[in-house]
Amino acid sequence: MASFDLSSDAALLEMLTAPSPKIKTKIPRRDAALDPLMIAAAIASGPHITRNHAAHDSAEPLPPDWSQEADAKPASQRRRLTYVSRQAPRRQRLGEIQIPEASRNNKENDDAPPSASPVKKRRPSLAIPTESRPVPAPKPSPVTVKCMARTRIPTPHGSAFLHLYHNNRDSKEHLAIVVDPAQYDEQSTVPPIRSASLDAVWGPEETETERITRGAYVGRLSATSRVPSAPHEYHHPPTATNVPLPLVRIHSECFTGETIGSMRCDCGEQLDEAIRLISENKRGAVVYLRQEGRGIGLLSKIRAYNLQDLGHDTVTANLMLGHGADERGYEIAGAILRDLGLAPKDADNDTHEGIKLLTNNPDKVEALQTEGVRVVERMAMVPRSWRTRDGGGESAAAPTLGANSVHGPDLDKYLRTKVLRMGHMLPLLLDAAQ
Ligand SMILES: Nc1nc2c(ncn2[C@@H]2O[C@H](COP(=O)(O)OP(=O)(O)OP(=O)(O)O)[C@@H](O)[C@H]2O)c(=O)[nH]1
Repeated sequence: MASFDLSSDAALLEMLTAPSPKIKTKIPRRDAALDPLMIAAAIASGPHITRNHAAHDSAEPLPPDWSQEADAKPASQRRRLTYVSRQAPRRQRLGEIQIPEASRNNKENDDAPPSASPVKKRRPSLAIPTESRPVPAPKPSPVTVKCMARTRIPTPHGSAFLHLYHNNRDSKEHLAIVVDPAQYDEQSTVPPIRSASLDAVWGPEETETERITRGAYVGRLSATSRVPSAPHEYHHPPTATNVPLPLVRIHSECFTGETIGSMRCDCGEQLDEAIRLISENKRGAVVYLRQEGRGIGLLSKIRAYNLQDLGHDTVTANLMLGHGADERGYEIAGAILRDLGLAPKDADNDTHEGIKLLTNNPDKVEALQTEGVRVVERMAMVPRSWRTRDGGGESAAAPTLGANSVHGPDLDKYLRTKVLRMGHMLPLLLDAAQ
């Protein structure tokens, strides 16, 4: 006797009659497109294989010395380099295409003699209709930051205060690591590095315990000491003459270099070195911005690493993915420095003591100056491996993964690209050794 599989029939029936599932609207992702890769691959293989240039070719290849020639001769004598299409003319190509019946009828109508009341044909206006004109983006409101919490963090280089910030520009938790041992000294005359937004009283309901729990206290917190901070400005110019200028580093997040000890970059080492140098200076801060991968995010940075393994450098890899070489901004850093009293509140206030900035990146110096920060001095961040190979300096052994000296061919290539393509102000190892 034939057996029937009733369960599979029921499943089939269910499949055919069940209501179709709701399709959720997808939010477009900013990272997804891999098309620039295709374009880059096409460019790498020659000028004639991209989709839009299938039948084009350069009629006259560039002479090997074209750039010198361009510089040496006056404009009138320079050879013109032409780029000639080998496609057939458009009219001829369109002639090969069958015109559909409907369009042919329209054409016939066009050719018909004018009727008794001719309607004057208007040329389409070239003006952009008002409704589709691009509306200029509204100017973003000035960045404001609020320090939500602060706590003491013992580090291998001494005690620091970690500050967590919220802001009105993005939803990221940017941080400031303040090194200011004078805050434990009640007799100190050095103005403390304190957050004005943290020390403020947040409302009539706020209790002293709540203020202390979020870090608005002075000195060292302990089971027997809990002194709430005063909600007034602590920021004033130093009165003593021997007060060191605050040493500041603006550091961008790097999961690979700081957390898993990647030796493709020196970010972990730089963070450790910055805290060490600031502790040595006895006054300063690291502003830690959540701008992973120079602002392109971790996902794109991971893809960029694969392109780097294919032979491209860190700048080209970003461009191939459709990103800028560096997409970071420093407005939030400026606002955090103002909140900590490390930058003048008023841009014209030139009585502010200013800061020493730890960086090799000229863009950072410029961006901070645009933010009104007084950069009195720049201090270079020389990679530890370069210093040790060069016979100078030492490397602090810190327990953080990857925070000791990093080195290797990937790192050398990365550092050289920063100097040669991003204008970083650092003598190359070869130059330094000479
Ligand atoms: N896209 C991309 N980002 C990288 C790569 N390697 C490191 N980064 C990111 O680069 C940033 C490092 O920046 P910083 O150390 O703040 O500063 P910098 O611009 O290199 O300049 P310095 O102040 O001189 O160190 C971090 O966000 C890293 O995640 C890479 O190969 N590709």
